[in-house]
Parts: sequence; structure tokens; C-alpha cells
Amino acid sequence: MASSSTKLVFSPPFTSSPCSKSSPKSSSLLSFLHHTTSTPVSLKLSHSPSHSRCSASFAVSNVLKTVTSTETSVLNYPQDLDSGSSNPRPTILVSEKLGEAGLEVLRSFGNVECLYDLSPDDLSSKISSCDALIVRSGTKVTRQVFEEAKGRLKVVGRAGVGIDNVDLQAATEFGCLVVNAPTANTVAAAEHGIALLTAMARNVAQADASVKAGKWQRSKYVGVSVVGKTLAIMGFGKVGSEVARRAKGLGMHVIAHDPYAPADRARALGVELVSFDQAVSTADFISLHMPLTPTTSKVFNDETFAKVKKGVRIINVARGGVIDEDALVRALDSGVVAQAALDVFTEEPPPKESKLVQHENVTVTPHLGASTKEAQEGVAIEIAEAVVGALKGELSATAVNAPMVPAEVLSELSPYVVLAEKLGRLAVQLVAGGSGIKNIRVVYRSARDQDDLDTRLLRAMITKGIIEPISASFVNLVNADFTAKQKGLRISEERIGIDSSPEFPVDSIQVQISNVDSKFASAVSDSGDISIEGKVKYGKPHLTCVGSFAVDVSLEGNLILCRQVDQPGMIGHVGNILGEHNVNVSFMSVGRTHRRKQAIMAIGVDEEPNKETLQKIGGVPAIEEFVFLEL
Ligand SMILES: NC(=O)C1=CN([C@@H]2O[C@H](COP(=O)(O)OP(=O)(O)OC[C@H]3O[C@@H](n4cnc5c(N)ncnc54)[C@H](O)[C@@H]3O)[C@@H](O)[C@H]2O)C=CC1
Ligand SMILES: O=C(O)C(=O)COP(=O)(O)O
Repeated sequence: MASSSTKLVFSPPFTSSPCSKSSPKSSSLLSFLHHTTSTPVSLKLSHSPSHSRCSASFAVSNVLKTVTSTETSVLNYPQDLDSGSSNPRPTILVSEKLGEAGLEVLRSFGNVECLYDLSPDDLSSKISSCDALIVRSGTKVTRQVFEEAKGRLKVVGRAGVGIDNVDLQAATEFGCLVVNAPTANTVAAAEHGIALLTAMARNVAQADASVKAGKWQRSKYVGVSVVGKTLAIMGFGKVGSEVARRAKGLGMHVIAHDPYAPADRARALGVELVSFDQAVSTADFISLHMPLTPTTSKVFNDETFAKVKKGVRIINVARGGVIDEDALVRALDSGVVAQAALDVFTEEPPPKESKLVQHENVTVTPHLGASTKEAQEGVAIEIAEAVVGALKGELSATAVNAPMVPAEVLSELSPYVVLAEKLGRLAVQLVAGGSGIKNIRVVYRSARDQDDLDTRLLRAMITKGIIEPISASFVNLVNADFTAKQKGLRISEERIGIDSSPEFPVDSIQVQISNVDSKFASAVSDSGDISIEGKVKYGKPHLTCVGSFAVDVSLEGNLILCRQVDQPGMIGHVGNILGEHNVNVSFMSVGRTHRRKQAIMAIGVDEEPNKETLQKIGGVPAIEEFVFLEL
């Protein structure tokens, strides 16, 4: 049983609910895997006393019905693709050229429309009839697109890596999942980087144009050798690493700057990780491979060019925006930068009269980094599978604005996800109207190791359950944290370790709402919070605790909670009233504090009782309070 030898209590210590039957053990901090938003989620380490003063709980009847399917659609889109439509297949808009193999995957699942020349306005007016949108780098998926989608757009697939053309904040706010295809074009981009590096060093493009113009200028196009030269890779991620590997093969000395790259990956490739200044000041060639973000925007500017080795050569297959293009023109004119080879531009296509593009020491390509047959087929399949998965309500391994949850974790958490949402829905309905909800505490009891319980899904579903009954907001895993923050909800999570089999991820989930009045006083625990607890039993969600009362009711259909004086005949009495009004009881459970004192009756009902039925229940003399809750 319990081993509570470790007395780690982080302030404030949490007192376990009297309902909790599981004995606690030393608790540990629940790790929050990649919690990416700034939502005020706090997590505390606690140790609960090893008492268990649960009132006796007994099921009055056997389960008459089982809960409906607990199959998880964690994205929980606002409307069911299949409902109310003569054409249940989703509509997938592909706005840029996508490989045939990917289109095949999409066509097997939905109606695919390939419209490659949409203006921003056309896209905005088209989008409200689309469930998914697939883009490359040429389509700007702006806030306006999400607004005009009017809730229908469920997923944006970026057939490639860079997602700087998608307004991620807007996507998240609208609960639209964004997925990308981050691996299939890595080699293509690296090969293009090397092609530009060597072509630039040997003036291939300029010499080609010269010969085609009828000239033969051998001395004008004398190049530089790359062997023995120092190449600085800025951004040592997938593409950067592959460029490094190839440059090593060319006999270059490779250094890299990347504040987030693991040193062992660099070491394994024989690459030294250095500071930004060291990289730019020692390199003969600088190759850019970082994403365009607010931090990297125009990171190559006048100040940077003042630090480089005179005559440096620059390659950019990342994003045009990481360079201040006017500053680069100045550096080229002054000879500080000898040459540049650019695949990407701040504005694409760049203006015809662009000084940078027209510069004689600049080699350009029209964003061709990912454009090999092989990469495009790979990217198309990668994105099509991610989009189809997302449309089915699954999370993709390449989700950009939602946690990436492996399929096996999803399937394991599936019944707990259903439980979490139902607990959220119940808890919020127990709040008396008019009282503002601010602080929600979620307590997970689990035998799993701290790193082995990912609660993001559960938290999102509790948030959904709490918010949706009291507002018009639609909440899913993508926008749960954002929406909670918008509504001023503070959700804190706590994990209490228990001695039990770690076979199941969670033993119980408790939802507490603080500083509010309840319309059902018995739901308020000793600590003064509305508190309910649930468990998954036989794969189905059950309510196991209301306030200080233990109950056991399958969370199916709707629920009536009554507090009564514990005396014989109550179950029959209320059961008769419901039966007379044709309301089918699916489950009943009574929990009490002391014999013949107060008891709580939890009654699962298939149909919603009408006002008259509820009044009759309320009129039973021994019933002190009752509440009807929709699940
Ligand atoms: N021209 C083209 O057709 C293509 C362009 N790209 C571009 O290349 C970029 C990199 O792609 P991947 O290597 O696949 O992405 P990645 O995510 O694997 O690598 C990016 C690396 O940049 C690093 N980084 C982030 N901020 C940085 C900073 N301030 N300074 C230095 N490094 C920083 C990251 O730590 C990461 O290691 C993409 O974001 C995309 O914009 C990618 C594929 C094709
Ligand atoms: O994958 C990327 O980030 C790219 O830049 C490739 O862009 P593209 O799909 O060729 O428009």
C-alpha cells in the first residue's frame, strides 16, 4: 500500500479530498511536455495525508446502459463532418502545386479542389466552404482567412517547412490546427544550398549568361576555391546539418551558430558551435538556415555586415526576411560582401527592378530549395497524411500550434479525455449564476512517473467542458489555453503520486473551482471549493465524488444530484417520480457522510426531466437540495 516516506510539500500543500480512496505516496512534479503558450498554468508538488474518510458508496443498480463511444477526437471540431450534409466528404482546397501522390491521398478522403491562382480576396471568399487548406510558401494565410472561414476551416497544411506565411496566432485563436511537412524537403534544400555555394564561387550563372550572349570572358570569371575555406552555418537544424555534412565533403572547415542546437549533434559532424559574432567574423562563406521569426528578422543588417570578414560570400536558402536587403546591397556595393547567392526574398517574387536581384555579384533562383521531384512527392504525401489525420480529429506528429501527441498516448488517454470534458461540464454547472469563475484547480492522482503523464489533452478537455456551457466559444486542443486566458481563467494542475499499478495513466481526476458560490451546496468541499472527482472504470467515465460525498455514477446521459436526509425509501420515491414521467434511470448511487444523516443521491437519466418532474423531486420532504446537470 502507500509508502509516504518522502515529505515533500511545496506551498501551498494540497489536502486530498476526503473522497479520495487511493493512498498517496511521495509526489513529484508533473512535467509539462512542451507547454508552449503563455497561459497561466501553474503546477505544484504536493503530498497528501494518508487518510481516507470516504463515506460508503454503493451502486444501487447495475449499469443499465453503457456510455457512448469514447473514441477520441481531440480536435473536436465545431461541426461534425458527417452531420446534416448531403455530402459528408470534407472539402480540401489546395492553393499551390502539390505532388500527385499527395493529391491521391487527399482524394481518397475528401473532395479536392486545386486552385493555384487565387488572389487574397478570392481565397478569403472561397475559404468558408473548405474544411482544409493546403499551401506552400506562396499563399499568405492571414487572420482574414481564418475570420472568413467562419469556423469551417479545421486544418491548414503547409506542404514544406517554413510556416512564416501562416498567421499562427490567428489559427490558434480560431482553433484551426496547422501542420507542416518538416522532413521531406531537407535534403533538397541542402543540395540547393551547396549548388548555390559552388555556383557562386565559380560564377556559373554569370558565365553562362555571358557565353549565351556571345562572349568568351575567361579572365572575368575567375572564381574562388572552397576547399580549406571556413563556412559558417547559421541555424544548425535539419537543413543546416545536411549542408554541413556536404560542405565537409568539399573540404571546408565548418562552424555553426545556433543557440538551440545540441552540441553533441554538431560534434558528431565535426562542426564547432560558436557565437553569432564569432561565426560572422571568421567565415569566408555564410550559409543561412534559420527560420524567419521576430528574432531572426533582418538579423543580417548594417551592424552585422560591419562585423564580417571583408569579401565574405553569403548563401540564403532560408527566408529573405532574415536579411535586410537594402543593407546587403550596400555591403555588396562596398565590397564588404563579395557575392551573394539567394533563393529567397523578402517579397516573392521580388520587384523586377530590385537592385539586389540585378546586382552583378548576386546569383538568384526563384525559391527552388524544395523543388526536386523527389522532395515534392515526399512533401505532398507527408502533408496529405497529416491533413487527413487532422480531419479525422487526430493530432498530427507535425502539428505546429498544438501539442504533438503520439498515437499510442492518444489511444491510452482516450477514455480520460472523455472523463475530463464531462468533469469540466459538471463542475461549471454547479456554479451559481453570476459568480465569476477565475481559479480552477485540477488534481490528477496517478501511479505514473512524473515524465510519463502528459496532461495537456486532459487540461484542454476540462477547459472545453468548463467554457463551452457558459459561452459561445468553441474550444479544442488547439485553442484551449488561449481561450482560457482570454476568459481570465487560471488553471493550475497538480499531480499526486499514488502507490498503484502504473498500467493506467490516471487513477482519478478532480476538478475544483474556487471562490464561487454553488447552486448545490453539497458540491462544496471542506476547503470551500466546488469539487468533483471522476475515474475511468471499465473504460467508461464515472463520477466518484461530489464535494465531500463519494458517489459512483456512470457519466452518461444527464445527471440529477439530490441531497437528502439518509432514510429508507428515498431511492424508490425519486425513482417512482422519474418513472411516472417516463424518464429512464441509467444509474443511481448514494453517498453519505454518516448513517441516517445526510446523503447524496446521484441519478443518471437518459431523458431530460421536465419542469414538473423536477418540481416533484424537489417537493419530496427529505430532499434538501437538488440540481439537474447536462453532460
Ligand atoms: N528555400 C527553400 O525552398 C527552403 C527553405 N527552408 C527554410 O529553411 C529553414 C530551416 O529549415 P529546417 O532546417 O528544416 O528547420 P529546423 O527547424 O530543423 O532548423 C532551424 C534551426 O534554426 C535554429 N535557429 C532558430 N533561431 C535561430 C537563431 N536566432 N539563430 C540561429 N539559429 C536559429 C533552430 O534552433 C534550428 O536548429 C526553414 O525555416 C525554412 O524557412 C526549408 C526548406 C526549403
Ligand atoms: O519548405 C520550405 O520552407 C520552403 O521554403 C519550400 O517552399 P515551397 O514549398 O517550395 O514554396
